[in-house]
Amino acid sequence: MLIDACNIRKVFNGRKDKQETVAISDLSLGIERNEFVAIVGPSGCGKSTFLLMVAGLEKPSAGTLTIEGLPIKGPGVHRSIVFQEYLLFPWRTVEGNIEFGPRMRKVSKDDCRAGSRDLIELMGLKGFEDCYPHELSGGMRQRVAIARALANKPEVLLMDEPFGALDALTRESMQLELQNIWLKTRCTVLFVTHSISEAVFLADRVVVMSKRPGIIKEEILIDLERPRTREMHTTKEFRDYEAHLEGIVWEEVN
Ligand SMILES: Nc1ncnc2c1ncn2[C@@H]1O[C@H](COP(=O)(O)OP(=O)(O)OP(=O)(O)O)[C@@H](O)[C@H]1O
Repeated sequence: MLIDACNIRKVFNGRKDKQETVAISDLSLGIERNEFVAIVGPSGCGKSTFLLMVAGLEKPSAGTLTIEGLPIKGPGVHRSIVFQEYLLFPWRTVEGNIEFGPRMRKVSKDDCRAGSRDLIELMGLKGFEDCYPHELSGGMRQRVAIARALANKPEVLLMDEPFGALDALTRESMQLELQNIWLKTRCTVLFVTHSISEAVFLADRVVVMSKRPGIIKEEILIDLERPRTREMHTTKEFRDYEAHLEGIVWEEVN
C-alpha cells in the first residue's frame, strides 16, 4: 500500500461564535502504487480536505495517514497537486512556470530546460513556451499547471477537480491527454471530481464518499480495458458503471 489512511477524522474550528465543522468523521482508504483512484461525493463531503491532507497541507484531527509507511507530516516534492484554478505564476512564461519547481530544487539550468521541453512536447504546448498565462486559453493554462506538477516527477499526482472550469469538449480532450500521460508515467493519481462519467473514464477505482461528515460509502473497481476511448462512453458496461455510481451519489444528496 502506497498511501494508507486509517480512521481519519478532520474537524475545522469555527471562528469565535461559529461552531466547529466535522468535515470527515471516520475515513479509511488504501491506495496502491500506480493506481488511478477517483473520489466522488456530494458537495462539502470532505473530498478536497482529504486531498489536502494527502498533500500534507492539512493535518488530520485524528487517525493515521501514511505514505510508504511513514506519516505525512507536510508537503513533499514527490506529491504534486493540481487545483481547479490554474494557480500559475502570472509573471512567468509557460517555460518559467514549468521550470519553477526543479529550479527551486536546484536542478541544473540545462536539466530544467530539457525537462520542460519534454513536458511542453507531451502536453501539446509547443510554440507557446514564451507565452504568459493571460495569453493562453483555460485548457492550455490547465495543461501548463499539469506540466508544472509533472516537472517535479511526482510519485503521487493529486488533482482536485482539475477540469471543472473547462468547456465540455476541452474537458474530454484533457481526460484523454491525462490518460495518455498516466499510461506513460504510471504515477499514482488521486483525482477528485464531480463528474461520474469522468471518474469512470479515468479511474481504476472510484471511491464514493457519503455526505458530510464524510466516510467512504462504496468503492467500485472499473474493469474497462485501456486505453479508454471516447466511444466507450456509449457502451453498456460504461453506462452500467455510471448508473450504479449515480444511484449511490444521488442517495447521499437526497
Ligand atoms: N479551512 C476550512 N475552515 C473551515 N471549514 C472548512 C475549511 N475547509 C473546508 N471546510 C469545511 O469542511 C467541509 C468539507 O469541505 P471540502 O472542501 O473538503 O468538501 P468537498 O467535498 O471538496 O466539496 P466540493 O465538492 O463542494 O468542492 C465543508 O463543510 C467546508 O465548509
